[in-house]
This record gives sequence, structure tokens and C-alpha cells, in this order.
Amino acid sequence: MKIVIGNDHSAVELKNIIKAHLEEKGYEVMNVGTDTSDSCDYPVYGEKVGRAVASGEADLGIAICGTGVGISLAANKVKGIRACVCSEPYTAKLSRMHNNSNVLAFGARVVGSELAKMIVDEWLAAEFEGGRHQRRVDMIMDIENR
Ligand SMILES: O=C[C@H](O)[C@H](O)[C@H](O)COP(=O)(O)O
Repeated sequence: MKIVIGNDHSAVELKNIIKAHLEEKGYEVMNVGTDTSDSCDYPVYGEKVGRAVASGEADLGIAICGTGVGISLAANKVKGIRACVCSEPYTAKLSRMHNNSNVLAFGARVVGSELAKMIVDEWLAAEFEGGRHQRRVDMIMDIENR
């Protein structure tokens, strides 16, 4: 499975920790984030993550900024993207099981690296349940066509 990861200047260190964590687990990781602490603009990286997932170049995406909010808002502007900010593992897991999230976002200024790893692990281990949740996800995606 290929995972795209993107970040702004606030999250370079956490991005590298998560990237190494994923590679240790055997995932292929595509880095589209900044690699310097020079101030930059998170919409650029949220869009890059979103486009990589929406095009199928990556299976899933991870987006990290200071809070996870700005970069997730940008990713969600790409058609087909369901990005969610998760600061703990339960929400991350349910965002896959019920909402079929395809981009996980969190904040480097909010969560520590060990919690971030747990969030990522729970998210990746969870599977979409379909059924009544499929109907609701379809309703969300229909909004993009109106
Ligand atoms: O939602 C936005 C993110 O948290 C950004 O990482 C944050 O706004 C960047 O702030 P600053 O430019 O003060 O580092």
C-alpha cells in the first residue's frame, strides 16, 4: 500500500518520524511535504496530498500542519477527498469504519510523536464497514456534484 504524506514547516520532524514508522511497517511512503522549517503555506501541501489520493497515485494520505485543520481543509477541497483531523485513535479508527476517510490529518503542535503513531496505526488497521455508512458517505460525495 502506498501512502502520500504532506506537511508544512510546523511538522517536518513529526512527518519524518511518521514516515520512518510507516516504512518500518512495510508501507511505501511518498513525501510531498516541505523538508525545511522555512515558513510556507499549508494549502499547497494539503492539495498535493489530496490530488495524489484522488488520482489513485496513492491509496491513502496523511496531512500534518500545526493543528491539522488548515491542511485538512485544503485536502478536502479536492474532489473525492474525505480528510479528517484526528487527535486521538478512537476518532481515527471510526473515521475509516464509518466515514471511509481517505486522508488522515493531525497537528504537530497538538499531538506528540507516540500518540501520532497510535493514531496512524489505528486508522490504517480499520476497515470501512459499508452498509448504512455507504449510503451516508455517498450522500456526502453527492454534495460535490451539486
Ligand atoms: O491550520 C494551520 C496550521 O496549523 C499551520 O501550521 C499554522 O497556521 C502555521 O502557523 P505559523 O505560520 O504561525 O507557523
